[in-house]
Amino acid sequence: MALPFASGSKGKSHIADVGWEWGLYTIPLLHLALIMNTISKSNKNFLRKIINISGKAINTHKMVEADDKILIAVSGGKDSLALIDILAERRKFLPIHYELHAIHIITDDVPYEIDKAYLTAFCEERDVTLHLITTHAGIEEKSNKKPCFTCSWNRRKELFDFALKNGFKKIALGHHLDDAIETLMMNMVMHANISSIPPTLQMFNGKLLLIRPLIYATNAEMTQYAEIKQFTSLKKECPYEDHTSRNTARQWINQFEKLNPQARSNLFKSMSNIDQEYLPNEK
Ligand SMILES: Nc1ncnc2c1ncn2[C@@H]1O[C@H](COP(=O)(O)OP(=O)(O)OP(=O)(O)O)[C@@H](O)[C@H]1O
Repeated sequence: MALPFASGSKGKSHIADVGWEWGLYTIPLLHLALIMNTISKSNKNFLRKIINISGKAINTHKMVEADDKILIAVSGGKDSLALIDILAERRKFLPIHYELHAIHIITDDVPYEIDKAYLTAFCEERDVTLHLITTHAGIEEKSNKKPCFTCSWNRRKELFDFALKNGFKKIALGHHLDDAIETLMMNMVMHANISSIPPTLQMFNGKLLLIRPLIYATNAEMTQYAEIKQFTSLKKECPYEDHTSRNTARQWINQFEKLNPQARSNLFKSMSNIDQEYLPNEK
């Protein structure tokens, strides 16, 4: 389930890592070749492609700058594990330094837990400081609300509180392109509203910036990335989670793709190509 953040203002201008990396490509490529000597050439090319796709999102939207302290929100699913991996991988070849922390929020009234030992080792290997935070969402107490809503609302509150209390100005989320276009379709159909999850979003009067470095990568690409890197997905199906409308949106998109193989990327690009004149504009 994608977090239902509303669309809004984009991040303000930063001194990003744009441009630095191009001149230094020989070093990262050699480095990647060394650490990935058990992976086939085509898979290595694929991993590099995904790192570049993330780099494009990071640079285009000025997500990362020197001396940043970034908090990566980790569910334990393939996307947030890949997000840790990609941000740590890029840090090895960029001439700027940034601190990486990961946070996993455990909700004690939801009946599942991830493998903490795996996540701890995963973060340690990548020089990422892990914070495990336990919270109580109050699902039973707030029985008039849907459990999924209560849980994700509480998780977001914990996430933002932790970031603000501990001096983080940026939170990285593992949403990808499919999350964005599914959210677009769901918001249109369910809420009569054209909005989605933007690459960056300022919150609390600019005190926090949400960043989504995987926003240009598809779900299929992230699945392949996690498979090649042999990540163990720690995320189990939550008994409260209702995927009905998201699954329906996903099925439509699959159908659209049969009509036009570019459907996925066209839906994403359409959000930046709005013809106001050809819209009703009725209030
Ligand atoms: N328990 C959690 N603790 C911290 N961050 C979380 C948690 N659950 C979700 N997130 C953040 O919210 C994003 C979207 O959540 P969602 O549940 O849709 O993820 P997912 O697609 O199922 O799993 P993942 O994105 O990790 O593969 C995640 O990518 C992660 O950044």
